[in-house]
Amino acid sequence: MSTQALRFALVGNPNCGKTSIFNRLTGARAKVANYPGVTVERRTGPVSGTSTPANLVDLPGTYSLHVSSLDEKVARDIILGQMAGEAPPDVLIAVVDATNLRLGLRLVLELEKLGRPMILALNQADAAERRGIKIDTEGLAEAIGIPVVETVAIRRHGLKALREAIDQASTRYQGTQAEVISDAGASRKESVESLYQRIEQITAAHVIAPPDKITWQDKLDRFVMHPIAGLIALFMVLLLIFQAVFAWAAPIMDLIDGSFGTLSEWVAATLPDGILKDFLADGLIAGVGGVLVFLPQIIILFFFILLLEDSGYLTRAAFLLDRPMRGVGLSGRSFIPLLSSFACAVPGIMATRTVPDPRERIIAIMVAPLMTCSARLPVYTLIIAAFIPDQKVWGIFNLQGLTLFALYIAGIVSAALAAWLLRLRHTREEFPLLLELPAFRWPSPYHLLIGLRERTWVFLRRVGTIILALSIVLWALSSFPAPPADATGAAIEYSFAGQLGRLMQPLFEPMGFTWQMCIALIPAMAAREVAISALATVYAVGGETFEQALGQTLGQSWGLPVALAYLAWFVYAPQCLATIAVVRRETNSRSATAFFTFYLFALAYVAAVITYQVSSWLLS
Ligand SMILES: Nc1nc2c(ncn2[C@@H]2O[C@H](COP(=O)(O)OP(=O)(O)OP(=O)(O)O)[C@@H](O)[C@H]2O)c(=O)[nH]1
Ligand SMILES: [Mg+2]
Repeated sequence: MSTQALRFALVGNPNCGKTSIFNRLTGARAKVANYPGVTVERRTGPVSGTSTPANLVDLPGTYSLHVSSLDEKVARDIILGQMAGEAPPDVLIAVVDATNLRLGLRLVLELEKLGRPMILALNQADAAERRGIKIDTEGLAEAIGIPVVETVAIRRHGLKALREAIDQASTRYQGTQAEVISDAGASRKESVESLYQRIEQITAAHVIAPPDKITWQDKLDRFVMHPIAGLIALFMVLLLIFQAVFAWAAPIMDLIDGSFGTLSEWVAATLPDGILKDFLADGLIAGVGGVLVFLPQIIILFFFILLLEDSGYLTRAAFLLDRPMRGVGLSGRSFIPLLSSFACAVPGIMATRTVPDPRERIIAIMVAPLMTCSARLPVYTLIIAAFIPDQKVWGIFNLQGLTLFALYIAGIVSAALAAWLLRLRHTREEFPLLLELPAFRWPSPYHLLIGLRERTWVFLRRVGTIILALSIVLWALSSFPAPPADATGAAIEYSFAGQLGRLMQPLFEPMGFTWQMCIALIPAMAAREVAISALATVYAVGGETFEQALGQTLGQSWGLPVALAYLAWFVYAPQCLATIAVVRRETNSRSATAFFTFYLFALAYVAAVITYQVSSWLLS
């Protein structure tokens, strides 16, 4: 008899380690981090290393089946089998953080009422042991009537036992058909009181926990969550990150820049003049190399973000910022989605599913792209390096790093203002900030490495696909049609791109943009970084050290006011089709998406005009 693969679903409180287990069992590389609400979407994969085939679903965390936010709704709908197009899970794997058994058991006892087969994984057994918590797993298994396995997902401990439990369940429940459960309220019938009574009974009988004592973590918490010292510390942490992005990356960037320069020179020297040479040197090498140079900066930025994510600090920062954020119509709940938007607005906007207040969620979506995403970093860096002198301020700070920091702050302040304005249109009810503080942990080098590899890969894939393709298209548009024989200007002026740029230019006249800058805005709609290769193409820059050469060309042909206006444009403009698409999907509203696109373009326009006019006036 051939065995059919059953569906197993990982269910549990946020941050208990479901995704860590999922990655171990399936070999996937889904995102793991030390704060609640990392997973917001289901994810499926086949379990490896079991003797019977089994499929595993990783779910967002939830405290209960009576849900309040969208990510929890995803979890509940899948558990009950109410998600359209998805079969109900055959077996639930309830994951419980062993250091917080009481909270976990509440969900387990709710799930028990559903009558689905269940396995209990007591994860973070290592952390429980370190705190001196002892759990009698056999007693627990008997009390709840399901198999219990101790696991340590960060070290593979207990995963063999978990695979065996999956095998046993596969054999045992083979051929039974899981049904859709329509009445999740069934579990509510039992009073909350009797639920808690049962939890107390179980923990009293099977758990020995030493009395709480003050640890280094508590002391650290007192400092980082202090309303004043904590805010100063947070500010310093962020400042340090931007300094590092600028200062540390420079030598490696020069190296990459140099090697592309050499390559391009070699092509220029070896190939005969003609279209192939132009294409390779100006289209391909300049386009791809121009963006690839920024890899070190992106890696450094992500290194710090991953460090913060894995340490447990982010949830503290969310509490710290809860009050100031409420002042503008958001709350600490939106902090992590907004912080994620510094990497990329797309996952940031998806992470707003964890925000329980639907109005706050919409505001967070609307302002998320004002957080400076990593695709803007290359554009900022290039222009800053060309126009801002590389000098020290107050002996320690680098002026270029400070300028970069100021651009990030401009985004944050604008987001606060925009949120505040959007809030005026709504009356609000209060959703208190209920977030579990994860334990502080030393970031695991393993997670850091995996995370960095993943981000590097995403960036390289982007360079190799969309950026490459756009560079080629742009090169073609700016090379054809060829200039007439009696041409006096540069070849590009006669090309399609040149004509298009001139067509757009009057619109951008008030902010001082040249027609070359207008051309660069078009491919940058698909990926902001392409603005760089586009500028290189339209200004026909090539040769030895490409990025430096482009900087010099820009330094000569733009004035400072134009450069600042271009930066201001990039702070606001929704120059990213992927973001617009995800706003459409997450809001499920065409008018909200239209509003989103329009207000950001309008903001970009106004900001660029003001920047240009004011700085021209100041400098004249
Ligand atoms: N010490 C210890 N840490 C663990 C263990 N399993 C997971 N972690 C850590 O716990 C944190 C949360 O892990 P995730 O796998 O993201 O948790 P999750 O349940 O998927 O969280 P959500 O998606 O937010 O619901 C991460 O920092 C992990 O490194 C474990 O067995 N022991
Ligand atoms: Mg997860």
